[in-house]
Amino acid sequence: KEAQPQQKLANVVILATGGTIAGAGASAANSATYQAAKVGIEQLIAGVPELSQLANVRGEQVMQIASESITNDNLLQLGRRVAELADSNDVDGIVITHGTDTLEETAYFLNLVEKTDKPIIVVGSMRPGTAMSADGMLNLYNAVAVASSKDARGKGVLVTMNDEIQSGRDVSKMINIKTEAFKSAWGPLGMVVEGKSYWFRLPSKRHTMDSEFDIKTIESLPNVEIAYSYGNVSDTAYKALAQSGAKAIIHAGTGNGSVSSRVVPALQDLRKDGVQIIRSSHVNAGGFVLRNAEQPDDKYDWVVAHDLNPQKARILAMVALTKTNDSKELQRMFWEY
Ligand SMILES: NC(=O)C[C@H](N)C(=O)O
Repeated sequence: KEAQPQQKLANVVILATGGTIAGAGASAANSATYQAAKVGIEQLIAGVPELSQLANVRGEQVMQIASESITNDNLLQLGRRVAELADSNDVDGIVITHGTDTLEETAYFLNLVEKTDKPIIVVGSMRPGTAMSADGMLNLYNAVAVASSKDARGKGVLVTMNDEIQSGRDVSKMINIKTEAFKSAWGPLGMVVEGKSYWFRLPSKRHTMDSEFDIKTIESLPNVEIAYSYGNVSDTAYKALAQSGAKAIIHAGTGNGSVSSRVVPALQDLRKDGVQIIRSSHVNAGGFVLRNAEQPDDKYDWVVAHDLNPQKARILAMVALTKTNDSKELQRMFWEY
């Protein structure tokens, strides 16, 4: 009798960073009141025995923090570990468990700086594992399923939340109390159902293999800050951020990244002093900032963030500033990534 060819399982490494997916509450009724970043990676893996049917899974605790406290140094540390693993012949895919508050920032950062076509999936949960109807188990199962699938290669860093496969570039946390929290203005790339991925579209912005940025050549990230705009806004925050050493200020503007007349003179002065001014929008479902619409960007030498929300614009600005301080080059990068 001929031996049946054994299907080889993919090798997937789960890098744990904390967040609610590693959270614990006092009672099963605590879906919103709990402590994030409490449960270790071995316990998370043991909680989903079905993972072993998808892949040879091993875990590493890279850090244990709630993601609102993630720093630039944490990003670099995580990014470097991802790159080491991606270079390893016995790793086929990487999953990162992460708090959801800044998950979109980390996913976009990795999307820009990891030179690999191996799947990198960032995943979190909206409820701690101790809660009724906890969503972390299924999200993690889905993340490992996508990380072990050949179809996920070359699609940039991905996020699996609520059965959807989202582009790490586009996705954003839109609401903080529902499990259906992560959305992209341009729609998910696919769905993952019962461990199988179904794809519908591809990202068209530059990422990973096609990116000009490489974590291996980035020693540190420059100081880029965000100032939030609203009616009656003053220029105090902008000036203070510049004074504290910001190399670029992301204007989290109203509407089309519009700038209050109360702030325009300060932003012109800051630009003359060498600070890059990047107009973004804080509108909820996704901004769309165009050059020279609302403000004469050519005249003021400002940059527009196009569809990147302020927190993603901060990530690209930091990475871009490691290469150039030329505003035209920065603008090119904001169109291309
Ligand atoms: N749902 C979550 O993960 C929220 C938590 N504050 C975190 O980002 O770590």
